[in-house]
Amino acid sequence: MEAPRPAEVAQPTKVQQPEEKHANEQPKPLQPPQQLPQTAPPKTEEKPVEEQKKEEKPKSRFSFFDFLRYKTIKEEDITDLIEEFRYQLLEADVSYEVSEKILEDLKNSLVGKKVSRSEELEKIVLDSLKKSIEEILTKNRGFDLIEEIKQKGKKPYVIVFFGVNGVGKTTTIAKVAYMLKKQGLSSIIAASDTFRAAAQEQLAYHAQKLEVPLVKGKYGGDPAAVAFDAISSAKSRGIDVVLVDTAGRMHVDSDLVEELKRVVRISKPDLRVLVLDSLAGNDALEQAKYFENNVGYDAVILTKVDADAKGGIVLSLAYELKKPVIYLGIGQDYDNLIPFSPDWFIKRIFQ
Ligand SMILES: Nc1nc2c(ncn2[C@@H]2O[C@H](COP(=O)(O)OP(=O)(O)OP(=O)(O)O)[C@@H](O)[C@H]2O)c(=O)[nH]1
Repeated sequence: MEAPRPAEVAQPTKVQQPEEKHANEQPKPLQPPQQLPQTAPPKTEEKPVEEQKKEEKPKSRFSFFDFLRYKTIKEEDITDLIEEFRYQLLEADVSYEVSEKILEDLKNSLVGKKVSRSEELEKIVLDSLKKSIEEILTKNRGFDLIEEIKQKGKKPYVIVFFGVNGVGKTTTIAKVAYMLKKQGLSSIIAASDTFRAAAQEQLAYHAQKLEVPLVKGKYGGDPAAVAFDAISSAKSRGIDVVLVDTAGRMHVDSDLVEELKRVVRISKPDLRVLVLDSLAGNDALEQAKYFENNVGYDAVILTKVDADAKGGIVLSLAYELKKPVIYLGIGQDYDNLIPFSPDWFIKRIFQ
């Protein structure tokens, strides 16, 4: 993986330059870096070219660590640095607990170290961050759905999708149907969202485009009956997978939740997928807790990750849900569904 370029990593905007130093001045304490590793280079103030050239030093990108060189790093030496990282992580929607884990790991990897070159420090910091994130992301690493379906060998393999309104359930089902088709698995969609009139048309559109059969329900009809019919149809036609769409429900709506429980009871799914919108930030965690306590789920698909510049919620979810995040939705096209991969996420943070 490519290490961050100079501009992406903390720059010593306030570090004393040698030529500015006064003879009797004491070494300055660490100044908080203005920017820490992030996806986009920070915007710096425009300065005249001459001035910029004068300020340019062939220094390491972690030269704000200069004062730490040749000495054993103590915890108090890195207080400002840790605080700045904490701020950045929380700003990126990484939950407090996850941020603390990352910072604790970072502290442990720095305190007590004696380094002679700032490049060494830079490497320690980056390695520590990557290792923490990898640990968090791999803890509940998603299983391979295609493998799982093939290995289980049950026909049909039933998947029920649920989540609150507008998270992307219908779009995700279309993406999954597309992915299954590419893998040589047939599917049928159950339009069990009988609550929202347009949901049936939306699914009919996708089903037609993807050439996947669809079992529709009547507006206001029994969603569990639609799922049941789709499963029966799959059995008689030898279809591999049933994808059950359900009405988006606000988790405060107890009637809809009861209805969802019924759909789950009747369709006896092999997999219950909770669809969460990454743009919901920490609210997605609350939704997940609610669905876990009221319906139960086996795996998560996180949508709209393409629109979530921060991405911290992916980390928080992976850490706190204790459930596998199997796919990420990264756009509105059928092929915009990717397996959840720590490498992808780490690259996103550090590139
Ligand atoms: N950018 C982006 N948009 C997405 C993604 N997934 C879904 N969307 C968009 O999100 C909007 C809502 O998606 P739907 O699939 O209708 O959501 P839903 O959960 O079925 O909605 P309800 O049936 O109302 O509960 C649509 O405009 C989708 O195109 C994604 O991964 N990235």
